[in-house]
Amino acid sequence: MSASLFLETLRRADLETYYPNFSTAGINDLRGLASLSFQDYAILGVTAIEDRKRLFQLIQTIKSEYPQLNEPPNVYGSKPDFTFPPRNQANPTSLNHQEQIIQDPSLKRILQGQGRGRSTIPALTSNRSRIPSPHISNPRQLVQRPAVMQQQQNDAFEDGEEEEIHVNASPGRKLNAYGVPSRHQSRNSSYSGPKSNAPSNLDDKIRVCVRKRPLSQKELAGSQKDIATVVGSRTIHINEPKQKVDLTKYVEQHSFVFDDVFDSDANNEKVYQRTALPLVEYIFRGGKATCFAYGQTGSGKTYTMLDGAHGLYALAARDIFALLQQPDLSHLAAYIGFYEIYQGHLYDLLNKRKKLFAREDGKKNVVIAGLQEYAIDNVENLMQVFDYGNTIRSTGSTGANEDSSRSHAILQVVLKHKKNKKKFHGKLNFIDLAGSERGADRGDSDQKTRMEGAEINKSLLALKECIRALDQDKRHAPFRQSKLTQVLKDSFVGKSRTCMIATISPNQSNSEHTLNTLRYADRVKELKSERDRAEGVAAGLESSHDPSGLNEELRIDYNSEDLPGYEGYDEEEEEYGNYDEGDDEDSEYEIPSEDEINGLDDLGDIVDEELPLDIEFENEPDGLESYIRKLGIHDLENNSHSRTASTFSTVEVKPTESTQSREKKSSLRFTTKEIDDFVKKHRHSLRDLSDFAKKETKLLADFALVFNANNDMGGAPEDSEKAFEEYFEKLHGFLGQKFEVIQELLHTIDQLSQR
Ligand SMILES: Nc1ncnc2c1ncn2[C@@H]1O[C@H](COP(=O)(O)OP(=O)(O)OP(=O)(O)O)[C@@H](O)[C@H]1O
Repeated sequence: MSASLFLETLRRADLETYYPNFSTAGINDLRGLASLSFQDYAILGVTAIEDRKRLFQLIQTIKSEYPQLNEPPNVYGSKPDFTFPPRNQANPTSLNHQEQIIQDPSLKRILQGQGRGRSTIPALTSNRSRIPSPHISNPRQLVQRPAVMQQQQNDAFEDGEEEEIHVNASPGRKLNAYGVPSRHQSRNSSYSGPKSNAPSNLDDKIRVCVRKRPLSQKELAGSQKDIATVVGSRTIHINEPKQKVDLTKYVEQHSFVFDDVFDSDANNEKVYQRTALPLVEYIFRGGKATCFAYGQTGSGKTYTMLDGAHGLYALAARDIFALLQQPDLSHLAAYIGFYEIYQGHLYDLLNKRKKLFAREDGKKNVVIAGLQEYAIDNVENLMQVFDYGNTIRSTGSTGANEDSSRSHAILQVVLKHKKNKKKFHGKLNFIDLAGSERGADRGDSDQKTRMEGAEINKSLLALKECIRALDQDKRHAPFRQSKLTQVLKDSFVGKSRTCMIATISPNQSNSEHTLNTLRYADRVKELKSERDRAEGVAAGLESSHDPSGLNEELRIDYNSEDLPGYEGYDEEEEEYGNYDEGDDEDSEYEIPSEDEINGLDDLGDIVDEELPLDIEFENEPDGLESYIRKLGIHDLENNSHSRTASTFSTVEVKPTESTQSREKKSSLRFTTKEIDDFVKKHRHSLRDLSDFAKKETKLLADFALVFNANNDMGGAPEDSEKAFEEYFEKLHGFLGQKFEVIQELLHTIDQLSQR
């Protein structure tokens, strides 16, 4: 890896100031970075908490992009088997590599540039396998991290000068969304997904859309700039103002492509047509659907979902009631419930905030026990009921929004048979999520506000993981991680559709939030086709699990089954009931056992079974002793010469030779009892070590979740640090105990060896 590319990687992680220190310490490539431990940070002069965090994140990203870097260098000390050509150049090496791995002829054609000009417009039917595009790899993430960062004039922003942003959308881009050279060339080249200018499929199981709100009066008065540019119907660029260490200002442009992007002039009706309307139609076909808004506090979630007159819920209600008038649907009626999830508990907003409980009925429908439901057949009544509920909803003032929603509000519309109210037909949930926020936005908040924020972020992370699991056809999804996902479970599995609307604020001071939101949205729906292919490409590179825990793939698997600290953590697994695809062939998604993760899977059996010393003598009562007796050795207690347990099985048996027997006897160092004791001791040690490894695995998973949740939601670095310190201390304890076990065993070996 060239020094300039290494510097570029550091620069994109805002760590370029440390380049001289790294260089001096001989760290000048990714392997060097990947080998750093926390203790090294200070030695390299990385002491500022933000920089430590950035370095940590960079290292984790490198490790997950290049798992082979976790392995020690080979004996010949060769360099990693990848190289990065200079920016702005095609990468023939990677292409060739892909060609070897990718068998799909159409994909190959596209990679070779032969696919251009093909129609890429998907049919407007449910179609999960996307038609490859000649231009874009991930249609929602064109160049999520900038293709180029163009230095700008100083004070360009303050002076209100027009910035000139030169975007180099070279297909040979080498850095991924986090500034790390991407392992998956395929992510950056073209092979999957519809073109960004082709309309998205309204029948997709999961749709992710973005809505940009206009600058507010306050932002305009404060001369804030609009940094979000919508291009076409599916692409959005975020021009992030940045500043180098030498105080020069520049702009980083991030581009994303989603199923739909709505500009600030789009009204709710337009948004509705491409988000909630398909869901309305779907529930009349007997499905369950969820429409939710996700975004930074103050970005327009409530305005979009639950605005009194024009929120999507009201527009949907209008159509639902109209459809119910139709003769062939007149046997159905709509029942409305409105409740909130606040701090992990459910409260009925239409019944004096009565506490509610979520249960599952025999058909795996989630039932909110005790929820007051109203049979409503016109929009006016619905709005009255809704307004009443909304006044009861938990709101609070955060540093970022004076009237911030501190709870998730769920408006539930259930279609039931008029004659048998127990018979469900379809269900549609509108969710106004509590605003995601960073710790910094909470200002000098009290304990309650901080706890609310932590709970909100935790549930938002769980929501993302569930949807991702759903999109990736995983058999297990971590529904139990939060009340929100428990409640929404039946709307995610089986015959279900989900539409997420990521709302963003366009002003420059919110750029970090906006990018967080868009990255969250982007990761909610990693296209299945891309993932499959990426896995195919990676198959030749990856062979081991990454127990570092911050690898995203692993994180999901941990969450799926074994994440500690959540209600019902060790209860039954959540399984999708009605999967139409991949249900039987989910072995690739099997959750690795903790022992596998720790590389102890091969030891597991040995721990619980007899060691093979006496296998040959299973019919003999005394095992080894009997064998030795066969050798004609009787005085087992007093032998004193060199012999090891492992050589017993190779001894040539000549029972009649008494002289030889005596020689063997005299060469024995250990008594049967000693050997037996040692074997037992070793077995116990393995058991102890295995137990510690399990505890460590849980500890790591627990920390990884908190850390990732905090990072993803832009939480306070202090929270991460506190969690890290706790993790650190516990790990220290476990390692100490493991060390004692190993030491004890070594001590016994030493004693025995001195015979
Ligand atoms: N698309 C839009 N067009 C016009 N005004 C908007 C739009 N989106 C939001 N706003 C205005 O921006 C302000 C904040 O919006 P809103 O309350 O919906 O944010 P929020 O994301 O729900 O915040 P919180 O999470 O704190 O509840 C409101 O005054 C709202 O009227």
